Amino acid sequence: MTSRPDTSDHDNFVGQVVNSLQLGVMVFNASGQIALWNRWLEEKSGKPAEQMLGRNFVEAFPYLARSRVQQSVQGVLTGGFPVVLSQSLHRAPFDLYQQSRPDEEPQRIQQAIRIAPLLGPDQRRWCLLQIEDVTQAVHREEVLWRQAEQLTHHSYHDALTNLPNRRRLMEYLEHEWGRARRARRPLAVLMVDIDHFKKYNDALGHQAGDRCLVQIAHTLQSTMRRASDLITRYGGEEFVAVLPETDNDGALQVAHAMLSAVATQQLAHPQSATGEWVTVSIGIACNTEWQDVPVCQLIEAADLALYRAKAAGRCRISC
Ligand SMILES: Nc1nc2c(ncn2[C@@H]2O[C@H](COP(=O)(O)OP(=O)(O)OP(=O)(O)O)[C@@H](O)[C@H]2O)c(=O)[nH]1
Repeated sequence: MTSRPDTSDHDNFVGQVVNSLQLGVMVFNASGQIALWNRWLEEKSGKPAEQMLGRNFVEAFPYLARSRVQQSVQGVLTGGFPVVLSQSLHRAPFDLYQQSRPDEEPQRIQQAIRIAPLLGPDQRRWCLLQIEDVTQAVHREEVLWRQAEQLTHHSYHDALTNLPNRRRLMEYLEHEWGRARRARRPLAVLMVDIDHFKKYNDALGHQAGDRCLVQIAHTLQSTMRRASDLITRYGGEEFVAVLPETDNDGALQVAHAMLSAVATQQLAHPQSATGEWVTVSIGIACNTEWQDVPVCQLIEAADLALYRAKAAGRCRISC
C-alpha cells in the first residue's frame, strides 16, 4: 500500500522527487516560460534554477532557435501532441555535460528527449520536457556498428591481401552478369595466375611467398581504372578481375597493363623457367558469345584461356 504525505508537505515532497530523478525535467508554462528546472539539469548544464526560471525557450537556449526541439515544444503547447525525438537524429541538442572523473574533460551528454503536454495549475496547456542520458547506449551502439562493419569486411575480404575474396567475386559477378545480359552490354572476366609460384615458395620460403602475393595483389589492383572494375583473390595464387562494360579489346588492354605492372615490380624469382622476375599468365573471357549461359561458364572460359596461356609458355595473355 502507498501512503500519501501530509498535504502541507506535499509540494516539498514532489520537489524532492523531481530533484532526485536521474534525468532532466523541464516544464514550460502556457506562455512558454520555464516553470521547472530540476537538479539534474542544474548539474549537467552548470546553470542554477534561479537563472533559468521565467525565461522563454529562445532566450534560454539561443542555439536551439528554429530547431526541431523548439518546434516540438511549441507544437506541444499549441497542438497538445506528445513528441519523441529520435536519439540517432537528434543526439545532443542541449548544452549538457558529464564529467566522470575530475581529471577528465567534460563530455557532451547524448540525449533522448520526450516532450509531452500537461494540464497546468492555470487549467491551460503546459509542456513537460524530459531528457535522458543515453551516452552509454549510443557508445554501445557505435561499438556494435563498428564490429558489424568489421565482420562484413572480413567475410568479403581475403585476410592476406585484403582484396575482395571469392564470395564477393561471385556476388558481384552474378549481379553484373545479370545486368550485362539484360542490357546486352559487354563484360569481361580476367583470370590471373602467378607463374611457377610453387617453385617461388620452395626457393624463398612460404613467408616470402606471402609477401609476393600481397605485392602482386596491390600491383593488379593498381591497374583497375574504373569504379566498376573489381579485382579479387580467387584462391591460392589466382586472381580474378571483373570488368563491366568492357569488350575483348578493352580486356586485352587491361591484361597488357597487368603484365607490364607486374614486370615493373622486378620481383626476383630464382627458380622460374620463364625469366628472372615473377611473371603472371592471364586468361580472358568476354560475354559477347555467351549471352545466355550461367556465370560459372564465364569463369570456366577464363580458366580455360588461362590454361592455354600457361601451356603456350606463361607470361602471356590468352583469349
Ligand atoms: N606463400 C603462399 N603460397 C601459396 C598460397 N596459396 C597458394 N600457394 C602456393 O601456390 C602454389 C601454386 O602451385 P601450382 O598450382 O602448382 O602453380 P605454379 O607453381 O604457380 O605453376 P604454374 O601456375 O603452372 O605456373 C602452391 O605451392 C601453393 O602452396 C598462399 O597464400 N601463400
